[in-house]
Amino acid sequence: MPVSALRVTTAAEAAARDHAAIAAGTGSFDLMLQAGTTAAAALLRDHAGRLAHGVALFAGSGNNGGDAYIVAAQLARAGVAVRVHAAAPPRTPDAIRAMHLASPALVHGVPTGHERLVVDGLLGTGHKGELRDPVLAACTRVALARDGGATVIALDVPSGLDATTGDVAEGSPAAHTTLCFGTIKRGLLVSRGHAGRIVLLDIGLGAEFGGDPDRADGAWHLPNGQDLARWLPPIAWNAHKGRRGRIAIVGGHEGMAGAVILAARAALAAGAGLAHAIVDGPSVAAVQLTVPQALAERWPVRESAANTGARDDHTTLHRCDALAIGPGLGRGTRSSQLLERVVNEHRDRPLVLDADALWLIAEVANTLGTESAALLRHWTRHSRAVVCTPHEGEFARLLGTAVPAAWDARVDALRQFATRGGVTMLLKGTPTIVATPDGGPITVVPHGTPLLATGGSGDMLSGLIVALFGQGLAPLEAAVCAATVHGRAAELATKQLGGVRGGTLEAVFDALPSAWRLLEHPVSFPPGVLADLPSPA
Ligand SMILES: NC(=O)C1=CN([C@@H]2O[C@H](COP(=O)(O)OP(=O)(O)OC[C@H]3O[C@@H](n4cnc5c(N)ncnc54)[C@H](O)[C@@H]3O)[C@@H](O)[C@H]2O)[C@@H](O)CC1
Ligand SMILES: Nc1ncnc2c1ncn2[C@@H]1O[C@H](COP(=O)(O)OP(=O)(O)O)[C@@H](O)[C@H]1O
Ligand SMILES: [K+]
Repeated sequence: MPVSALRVTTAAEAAARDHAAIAAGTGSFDLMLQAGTTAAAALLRDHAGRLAHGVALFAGSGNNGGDAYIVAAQLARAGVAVRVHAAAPPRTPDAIRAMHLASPALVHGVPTGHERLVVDGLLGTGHKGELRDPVLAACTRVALARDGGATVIALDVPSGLDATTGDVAEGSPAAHTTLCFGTIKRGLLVSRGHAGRIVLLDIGLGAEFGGDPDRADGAWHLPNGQDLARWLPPIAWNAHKGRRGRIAIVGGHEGMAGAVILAARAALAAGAGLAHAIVDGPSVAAVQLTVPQALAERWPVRESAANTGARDDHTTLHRCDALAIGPGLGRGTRSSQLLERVVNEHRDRPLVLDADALWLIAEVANTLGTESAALLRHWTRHSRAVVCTPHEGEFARLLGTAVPAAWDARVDALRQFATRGGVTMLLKGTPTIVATPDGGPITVVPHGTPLLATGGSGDMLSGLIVALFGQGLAPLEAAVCAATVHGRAAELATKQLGGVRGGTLEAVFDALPSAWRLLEHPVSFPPGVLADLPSPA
């Protein structure tokens, strides 16, 4: 478990953490001072050009407004022309104090509407329900400024975005960047499109989750760059193909060779030394033509062999360090028999179950009158190294019911399924979440862009996971590193393309080398910055 993971909190957890610090002797105003000062430093560092034209700050009546006044004071001290619009007078003691601190600096009057940088300090974690005037009117002004070309910076959360659920109230202005204080709020990761780039700033409470076992239930961890770099096995200068992981991908029913082709390409691009593609007979030629580096062979079970009970040695699979089954596997009897054989005869191999394999598991469980988790537990009882990678539709089928929309319930369902099935569960989505069979906290992977919302991108993810599995990573580590590099590659490709439309999965493959470098050599952040997640748009 990534003990040094970054905190991801609900609004209540963030408040509890602040209160704990205050109870332990940190002044609440000191926290606000630290938040506003670090935010101002980030603005001066990242937006000097825009600040030269002045800045408009929008302040609410609560402590989020207090943060805005501190930012105003610090920017004015740095020589920036600061104009503040107070949607309502400050009401909390800290916000009133911050306003008094800032008032000597507020000589430039109210926003003109022409500033190129706008700071949204209207509402933070205290937001509830629908937006009401006068805050709603101020939000509209922020949104108008954005439409007019201004860069919008949200303090802590975009005003009107629920820090816990990610629900976005009508009229909430989207941010280009959210400067988030102390902990990343869960809602930002759920509504990343609204939050933009997310920069986590240190307000003196430390970065890490650091054992808090009482709060492990349902808590979200965001692995930091150092964790990921540590998990990734280096490829030795004198490595040979046998030492870089030998993996097999089983799938590719006639007409669906593409799924295995994409998975095999991804596995090779994740550093696998040898990739076997075990596909239906008619798919062999397609694999050989498109991925000549992979070793293609036909499914070991043929209808006649299955019917007579003839055994095949599966010699290839026995030699592999990790297996993935499911991409393009198909849903017929042959596919089902092949799945059962692979699962039963290779219990000691790390295994990725994806796509049609998940569909078939639900089908077999239905036929047997049992639950999918119970079947998985039975199938995998001698080996805990199994990762299942459902998307929402596949997970619903495994559960036998719709996946809950609310994140707390969704996380509970995933954790329960993982513990009952004895498997690591990676639920794809925005964000992707991973639960382990030991019932530990949820690991969240927030990376990615809609460039991944296209057929084949899940197959690519399976290939990345199985390759890392084959290189000796534990299930959680393999799943999280793979999902991170997948999402990071999409972010880099989207940036390079200047948008999503026009790009294909090929662009994501092309960006994989740069994405691996980001994982291998995590950038060090400027002082006061704990994390920096690029905008998904
Ligand atoms: N000591 C602390 O707890 C710290 C808090 N900080 C800041 O404080 C923020 C939380 O401050 P508060 O708890 O004062 O809350 P906020 O400042 O987020 O908002 C509270 C105010 O907004 C109003 N409001 C709530 N929902 C509304 C809606 N839908 N429409 C219109 N008005 C609405 C409330 O009536 C109240 O006046 C954090 O997000 C962060 O920015 C930081 O300064 C760091 C330290
Ligand atoms: N809008 C999005 N933003 C970020 N990631 C996304 C988005 N849409 C899809 N993804 C990612 O793309 C992958 C899609 O997987 P999946 O639906 O199984 O694809 P397929 O079955 O077509 O191969 C998952 O990793 C998912 O998290
Ligand atoms: K805000």
